[in-house]
This record gives sequence, C-alpha cells and structure tokens, in this order.
Amino acid sequence: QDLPKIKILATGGTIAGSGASADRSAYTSGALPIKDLIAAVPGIDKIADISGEQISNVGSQDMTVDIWIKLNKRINEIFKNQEADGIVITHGTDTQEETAYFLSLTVRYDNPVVITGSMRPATGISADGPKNLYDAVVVAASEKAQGAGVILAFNENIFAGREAVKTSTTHLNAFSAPNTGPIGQVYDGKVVFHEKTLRKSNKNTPFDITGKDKLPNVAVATLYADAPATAIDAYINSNVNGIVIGGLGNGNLNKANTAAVEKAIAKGIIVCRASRVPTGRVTLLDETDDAKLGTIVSDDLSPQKARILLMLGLTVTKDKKKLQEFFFEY
Ligand SMILES: NC(=O)CC[C@H](N)C(=O)O
Repeated sequence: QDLPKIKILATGGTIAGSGASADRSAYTSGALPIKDLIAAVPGIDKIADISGEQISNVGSQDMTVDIWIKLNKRINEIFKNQEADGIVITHGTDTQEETAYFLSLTVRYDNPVVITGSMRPATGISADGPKNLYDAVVVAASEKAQGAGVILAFNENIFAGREAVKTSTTHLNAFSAPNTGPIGQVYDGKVVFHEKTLRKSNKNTPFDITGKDKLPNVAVATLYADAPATAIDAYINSNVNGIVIGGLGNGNLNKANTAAVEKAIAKGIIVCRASRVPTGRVTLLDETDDAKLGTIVSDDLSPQKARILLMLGLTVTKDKKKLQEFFFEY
C-alpha cells in the first residue's frame, strides 16, 4: 500500500532541545538534528513515507522574517514539484503561532501543513516531542487537513494557525484558541475535525510573496497605565512602515500615545489598533474615532498576529480601506 509522503521541516525549538538533566533546567533548544527527532518516534514509518530537512535550528525566540521567507519558499517548492503530499514543521513554541499564521497566509497550495513542537526537551523525562510529532504526521497525512491553512497540532488538540495562542509558559497543554476553541482532536493515530475556520487562507489570499526577500517593517507597541509615547516615537524615528498598538481594552490609547499616533500617521505610517486583552475583538468607532484619527483595527487578531497581516497587507496596498478589509477577511 502506498503511504502518503510527508516531509518534516525542522526549525529548532524545545522539541530539538537537549540538556544534561532529566528536567528542564538549563537545556538548550534547537540542539538536535532532524534525524534524531524522527528516530525517537516509534511507528512513524507505518503512517507515512517520511523524509526530513533542516531549515534552521533555533529557539523560536530567535525566529526571523528571513526564516519565514525561506520556509514559505521551500514549502511552495515542495508542493509544486510534488516532493511530498503534506508537510510537518517542527518549531519552538514561543513564536509557533506567528509562524503558523504567516504561512497560512502565504503558502500557495492546499496540501496539509501542520506545525508542532514540545514543552519538554528531547532529553527530558516524559518528553512530549515524539507524541506531538507522531500526531502532527497523522494530521498531515489526512485528506481532511487540505486547505485549512497551517494547522497547529499540540497535546492531542488541533487548532487553526490563525486562532492558536500560547497560553501557558510551561504546561504541556501550552496552546489554546481563546476566541474559537480547537478545530479537532488527534489521538491513537486518528484525527477528528469538528470545526472549520471560515477565514481565508492559502491561495485565497493575495499574499503571494514569491521572489521577495524582504517584507515591510511593522512594529508593535504595547500600552499600560500611564504609558509614555517613548516606544511609538522611537518607531517613528526608525522609519517603520506600520505600527500595531497592543492597546488597552477595546484597543484604547491614552492621551500621550494618541498624540504620538497622530504624528506617525502624518508621516504616512499605517497604525492598527489591536488589544493586549487575550480575547474579543477591537471594534471600529468605540471610544476611538478611527475615521478621525486615521487608524485601522485588528478585529480579533492579537498584536503579534496583526503585525503579520499588516506586514503582508503592505506588500499589496497602502490603501487604509483595503487594509482594513484584509483584517475582516483573513
Ligand atoms: N517549549 C518551547 O519550545 C520553548 C523553547 C524555546 N524558547 C522556543 O520557543 O523554541
């Protein structure tokens, strides 16, 4: 029987982490090569014809736009050349949700792409990496994972990449989708989908970045009580193309930062109001009059994901009305 061909693209993270003791103290993430990760998963060769490639080997706190561009390019190439039916990406958990959303918007093929990682290093007691990798391969081998953007498979839950958020710093159930819940479950080599995201992804977005080696520069400024405008002023001086505000409540800004945002907009910088609150959406014309101030809103994207959509949006248009539509669509 022909098994589905699954390519594992390794980027680093705790799943490739190594340490001298059985706990998590003083381990190094992104230390082990892809072949060691595959060798640690018994039975993986019964569900798919596996091959592996090392894209990077970093803790995902060191994930970069350059690695995202490289990953996107390689994924599109693999599907174009029919080198694999599905792809699994191993990745640190710190920025896994950002990579998942970025690739959901930029990969041009509907084949399954599943991202996973672990909370315990490969050398740790009861390491969760092999089980998460096994489950991710099961999802990537499933027809049902077609065209769903990048799926994040972790601790037997599966999430739409757009919706996944790291909500625990150390627990094994590190991810959840606070606005929508998971889209399914994976266990005992089986996958069950019970939800589907209606947000557009893959080739249903205009974000074809083939051939680009740079993206617009978008920064995030998170606010708090009595926050000065230092961060926004610094971003204006470093000539960013866009600023996402991790605003208060429904994306609110205090007076000092409202004045700084007016300055940024006068310089042609696109400013998007998001929120530091973990659930709910930022709505137009609540306490802030966006039409008057010149801002757009993130809908329900976190500041770090709104930054990704604004970065990609700015590759297509600088028109604020169009950019705002993107936030309601993708
Ligand atoms: N559990 C993890 O993967 C966190 C380790 C590391 N900081 C990373 O994100 O790669």
